[in-house]
Amino acid sequence: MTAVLDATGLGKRYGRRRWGLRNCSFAIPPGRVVALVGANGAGKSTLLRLIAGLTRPTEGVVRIDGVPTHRREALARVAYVGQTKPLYDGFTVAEMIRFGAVTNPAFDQPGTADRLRDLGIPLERSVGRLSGGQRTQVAIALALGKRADVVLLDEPMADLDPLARPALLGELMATVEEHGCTVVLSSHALTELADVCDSLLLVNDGGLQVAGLIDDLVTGHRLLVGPVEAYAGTAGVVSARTTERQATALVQWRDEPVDPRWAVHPVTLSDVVLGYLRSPDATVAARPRQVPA
Ligand SMILES: Nc1ncnc2c1ncn2[C@@H]1O[C@H](COP(=O)(O)OP(=O)(O)OP(=O)(O)O)[C@@H](O)[C@H]1O
Repeated sequence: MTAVLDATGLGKRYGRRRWGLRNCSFAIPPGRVVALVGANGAGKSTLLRLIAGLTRPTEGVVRIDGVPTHRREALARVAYVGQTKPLYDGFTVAEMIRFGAVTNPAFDQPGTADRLRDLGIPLERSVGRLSGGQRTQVAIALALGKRADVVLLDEPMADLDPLARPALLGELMATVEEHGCTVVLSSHALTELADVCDSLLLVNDGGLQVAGLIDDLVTGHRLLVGPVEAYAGTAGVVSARTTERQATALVQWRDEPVDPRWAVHPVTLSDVVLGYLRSPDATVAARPRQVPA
């Protein structure tokens, strides 16, 4: 497996003692759409900013095609849209597109203009007079227009309306298919992520807890529901919730017989993410096809 994006022992400390992210290692091949999930303050934006080369690692390294991202030559290969959109309020949308073309050698100027026209965004309007969602659309169109190998989007759907969200996800899929880039997308919208992402990075309290292909993670876990007495001795439990009489447990599934009192249910991406978030010390046992570096 050749990775377009890989990290080894990556960490970022803020000030003298607070680690935003630590011990982060993974390898992601080209053409993947990666869901980056985690609780508020877990370290998602820190990881994206490290990949974008906007902040230097305190320890370890993250590379695009083998080039550390804090090096200048990596800059053209990565596009980043943060939670604060990097736009100039005094420019019109058309001027922002021209600016993108002047500052990025491979920029797709006509394609970006067409995309924004299709979204109904007036190219002659100044950026400062766009709505929050329209600003997001412009920032994302500029990032995709850069034709970078790695596209990083930090909570891109947060201020998009219910029609714009699936449209954006469709656009991302089309871009990946056409250009083979890798997209890393942070979001709390787990159901929407499950529709488009094939890989998962889950950060929990500043550490990378889960990295893997979503299909493998979903087929590799089950929800067991049964009486609390069945819970004792159950193998592979990631996390469990119990009421007085009933237990619900997310387990790593090994296709082995379980106590017949359990009802066994398939899981969704949300079940897996919530199960690991509830249990920060749990690790994934088997990651057959996408192994962290
Ligand atoms: N510039 C900074 N200076 C000091 N601490 C910071 C800075 N940026 C982030 N942190 C801290 O690092 C940790 C990770 O923050 P980060 O923004 O990466 O989390 P996040 O997962 O993106 O959160 P959210 O989902 O709320 O956006 C938090 O504890 C945060 O307070």
